[in-house]
Amino acid sequence: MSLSFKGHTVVVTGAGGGLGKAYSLAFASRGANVVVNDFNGEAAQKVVDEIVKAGGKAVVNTSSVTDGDAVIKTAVDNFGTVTILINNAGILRDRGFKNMSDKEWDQITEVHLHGAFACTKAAWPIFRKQKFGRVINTASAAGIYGECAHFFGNFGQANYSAAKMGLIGFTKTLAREGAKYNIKSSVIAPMAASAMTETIMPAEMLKQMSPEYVAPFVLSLCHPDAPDASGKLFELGAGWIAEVRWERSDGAIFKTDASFTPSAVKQRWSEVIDFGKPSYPNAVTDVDSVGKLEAAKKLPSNPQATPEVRFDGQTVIITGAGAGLGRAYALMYAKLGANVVINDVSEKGAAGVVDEITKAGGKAAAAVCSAEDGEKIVAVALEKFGGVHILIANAGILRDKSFQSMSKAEWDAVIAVHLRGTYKCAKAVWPIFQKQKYGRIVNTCSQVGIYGNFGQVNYSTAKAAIIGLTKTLAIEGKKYGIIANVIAPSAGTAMTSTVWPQEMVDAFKPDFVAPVVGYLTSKDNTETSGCIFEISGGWAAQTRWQRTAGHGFPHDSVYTPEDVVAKWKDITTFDSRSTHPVGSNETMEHIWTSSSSVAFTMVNFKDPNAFADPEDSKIVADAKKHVEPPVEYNYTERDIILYNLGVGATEKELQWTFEGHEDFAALPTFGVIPQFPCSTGLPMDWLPNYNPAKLLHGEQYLKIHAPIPESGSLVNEARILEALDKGKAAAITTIVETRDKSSGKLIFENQSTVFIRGAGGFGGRRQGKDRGAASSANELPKRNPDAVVEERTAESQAALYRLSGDYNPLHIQPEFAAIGGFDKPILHGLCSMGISAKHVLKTYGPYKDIKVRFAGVVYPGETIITEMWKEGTKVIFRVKVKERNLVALAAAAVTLADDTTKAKL
Ligand SMILES: CCCCCCC[C@@H](O)CC(=O)SCCNC(=O)CCNC(=O)[C@H](O)C(C)(C)COP(=O)(O)OP(=O)(O)OC[C@H]1O[C@@H](n2cnc3c(N)ncnc32)[C@H](O)[C@@H]1OP(=O)(O)O
Repeated sequence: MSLSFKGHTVVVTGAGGGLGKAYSLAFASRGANVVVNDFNGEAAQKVVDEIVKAGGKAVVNTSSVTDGDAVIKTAVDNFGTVTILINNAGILRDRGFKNMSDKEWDQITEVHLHGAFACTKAAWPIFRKQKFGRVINTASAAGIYGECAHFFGNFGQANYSAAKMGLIGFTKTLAREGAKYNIKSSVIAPMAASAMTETIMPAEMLKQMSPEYVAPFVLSLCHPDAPDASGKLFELGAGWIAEVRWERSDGAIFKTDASFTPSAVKQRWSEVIDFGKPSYPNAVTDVDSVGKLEAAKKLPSNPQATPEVRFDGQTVIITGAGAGLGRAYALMYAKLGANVVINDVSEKGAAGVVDEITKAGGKAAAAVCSAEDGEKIVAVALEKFGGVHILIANAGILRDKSFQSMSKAEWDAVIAVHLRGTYKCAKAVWPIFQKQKYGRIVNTCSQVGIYGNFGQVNYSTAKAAIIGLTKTLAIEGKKYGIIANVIAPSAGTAMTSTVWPQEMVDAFKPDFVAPVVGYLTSKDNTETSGCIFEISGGWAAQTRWQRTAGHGFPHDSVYTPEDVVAKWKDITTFDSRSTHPVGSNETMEHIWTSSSSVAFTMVNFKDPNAFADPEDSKIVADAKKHVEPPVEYNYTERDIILYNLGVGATEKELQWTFEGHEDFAALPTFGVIPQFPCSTGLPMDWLPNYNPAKLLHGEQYLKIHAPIPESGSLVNEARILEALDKGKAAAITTIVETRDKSSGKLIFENQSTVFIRGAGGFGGRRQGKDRGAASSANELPKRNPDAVVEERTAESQAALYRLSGDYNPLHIQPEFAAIGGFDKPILHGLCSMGISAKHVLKTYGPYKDIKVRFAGVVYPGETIITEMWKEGTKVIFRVKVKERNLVALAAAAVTLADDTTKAKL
C-alpha cells in the first residue's frame, strides 16, 4: 500500500520550523496542498519555497492560531477546502510555579488551548459537510506526566503541562463528536530536538531526534486507509512509537453510611490503589456506578483506622462550597475539627453553609467571589484563621453544547472557571504552603476530562488540563511537603442535575465522595501525590497511564507511513510488556535506547532474539534465547540496614543504619541486591566443564534509574547479554532490569559478568562489544589520587554480607573455597564494590551509575584502600588490598548524579 495525499489540503500550524515544517514537507511530498501557518512569515515562506521548488503546492498563512477562521480561510481560498488539520503551534513560558505570572499562564492557554479550539472550530463545519476530516493535536510528555524529561533540564511547566493535558481531553471529545461524520482526531506527544535541546544532546542522538522521525507517523494517522486511531494518544520520538491509554484499579467499595469517613478510607487505602485487577475504560459510561452503589449499601459498617483522621487546628479552603460537593466537604472538615473557608459566587449559598457549620459548633467563614479570585479567598483564610493548610478546588460550571454549535464564550467561560480558577487558587496558597513546608491540594477533574464526552469539549478540555496542572504541582511541591491529587467525582449536584435523571441525583450523594477527599488531604497521606482518583457512590479507584512497549524503527533510514501501518499491531498492542510510566524520564530513556547503539536498557525481555549476535556459536545463540520468568524481590527497611551493615556502614552512620533517621536510605549499591534471585537462576550448565566453584565475579555495572524506595516489591527480568569464549575461561554477562512492581517504573539496571575458569572453548566471540558506560576501560590519570580512603574489613564481613542474598558457599565454606583454588573463603566482589563505592559517596556525593572490574581476590579481614580521581562528572577509582599491595578493583568509575538526579536519589 502506498499512502498518497493527492487531493488533500493540509493546514499545519506553527509550520515555519521544527515539527511543523517536517509535517508540511512530508505531506507535500506525497501530493497534498499545504497551508504553512506561522506568525513568522519569513520562516513560513521558506518552507513554502522549498515545497514549491520540489514540485509541490503550498501557501503561507501568518494569522495567529487564535484567529482560526483566517487560518482555515487561506486553505479554502487557495485550495477550495481543508481535509486535515495539524494543530502544532506552541510556545513555552517555563517558570517554577511560585514565580509563574498570570500572564505566563494565560499566554500558554491562549496559544495551545484557544488556538487549537479556534482552528478546529473553523475547520469543523467543512469537515462535517464533506464527511471527512482529520485532526492531530499536539500534547507533550509534560502534559501526560506533569513534567518534561529532566534530560531537558526543565522544571516549571505548570502552564504548559496543563495546556498539553487539556489537549488530550479535547481530542477525546472531538473523536466522539466527529465519529458520525468520518472526522477522526488523534493526539501525539512527540519528542524531537529543538533549539532548546540542541545544546545538551549528543550529535548522534540529535540527528535521530529530528522531526523527520515524527512526521511519517503523523501522516499515517491522517490517511483515509490507515488504521483507525481516533481518540487515541501516542508518545513518539527518534523512530520509537507507543500508544498510551488509561488503566483503572478495581478500587474499593465502602458502606455508604455514617461509618464512611476519612479514617475508613485510610484503613482500606491499599485497596483503592491496588492495580491487581485493572480495567481499561474508554468512556464515562465504562463503570457500573449503580451496581457499585448497590454493593456499597449491602456492606457492613466500615472499619476505622486508628488514630482517627482529624484536622484540628488546620484551615481548609473549599471553592464552590455553597452547595453540592463543596458543601459536603465543608461539613465533613468542620466536623473533624478544621476551620473552613466557604468560597462561592452565591452569597446566600456560602452564608447558608457557614451557618450550618457554626450552628453545629464548627468554625467557618465565607469568601464570596469567583474562584478566579484566589488571593481574596486566601486573604479570608488568613484574616479569620491565621493560615491555610488545605485547598480543595471544586468550583465549576457547565456550558454543554456540541462542538459544532459551541460559542467561543461558552468555551472561554468553562476554561476560565475550572482551569484558571484552579490555577489561581493553587497559586494563592502556594507561597504559604512552601513556607510552612506543608500543604494538601485536591483539584477536581471529571470522568469527562479523563475519557471525553459528547457535547462537553470545553469541560473535558478544562478538566483534563487540571490533571496536567495537578501533576506538576505534585512534582514541584514534593520537596516542600506539598501533596496534590486530582479527583473525578460523580455525585448528584445542582450541576449534574442538568444532565442526570433525578433518581441518580438523589442516590449519588456528595457525602459519598467527601471521605476520600478527606483522607487525601490529611496528614496521614504522606505518599499519594500526583494521582487521579475516580470516586462515586462509595466507590473509589485510581486511574493511571498504561503504555505499550511500542515499536522502534531502525535508524539506518527514516521509516515511512507505510512502515507504520505494517507495524501498527506492535505499536498499539497492550500486553505483558506494557508499562505504567509515571515520569517523562521513562519516555526519554525509551527514546534514548531506541536511538543509541550502546545503551541496553529497556530491552524487550520477551524477545528471544533481543541479544542475537551473528558471531555467536550455536550453543551461545541458544543460551541467549533463554527467557527467565520475572522474579519478585520484596524488601523492607531491615533488608536495607542489613545490606548497609554488610558493606561496612556503622552505628554512627545513622542515615544508613537507623530506619528512624530523617535521611534514612539505602547505599546506592544496594541496587545490585534485588536482582540476585533472578540472575542466579539463569542456567550456566550449557557451558563445557561448568563448575560453580570455579566461578568468580568478573565485572559489575549498575545504573540507578530512580530513587531507591525504602521498602517495596520489585520485579526482575534477566537475560544473557553476552557470552565470551576466553579460551580457557568463559566470561558470561547477564543483564537484569529491576522495576517497581506496581508502577512498572525502571529502578535498576545491572550488567554482571562472571568469569568461569575452565569453561571456555565453546567458540564464538572472544572480545566483548562496546557496552557504553558498562564497558571496562578506564585509564588511571597520571597524577596522585585526589582522595584516598582506607577501611579494614571484618573477619566476619563475608558471613554478614551473604545474608543480603548472595549465598555462594565460596564466601563461607572452606571446602568449597578449596575446590575453587583458595586457601580460605573469599570476600564477595560486590561487597568490596559496596565498601569502595561508599568511600566514593562519602567523598564526592551521589552517583547514578557505577562499574568495576574485579581484578584480584580480597579476603575478609583485609584492608581496602580506595584511591579516587575526579575527572569532570566521573570519579575514576581503584581498590587495593593493603596487606598484599594487590589491585582488587580496576577499571572502576562512577558517574556523579547531576543536580536533578541528586535531588531524587
Ligand atoms: C549478581 C550477578 C551474579 C554475580 C554472581 C557472583 C557470585 C559471587 O558470589 C562470586 C564472587 O563474588 S567472586 C569474588 C569477586 N571476584 C574476584 O575476586 C575475582 C578477581 N579476579 C581475578 O581473580 C582475575 O582477574 C580473573 C580470575 C577473573 C582473571 O584472571 P586471569 O585468568 O589471570 O585472566 P587474564 O589472563 O588477566 O585475562 C584473560 C582474559 O579474561 C579477561 N578478564 C580478565 N579479568 C576479567 C574480569 N575480572 N572480568 C572479565 N574479564 C576478565 C581479560 O580481559 C582477558 O581477555 P582477553 O584474553 O580477551 O584479552
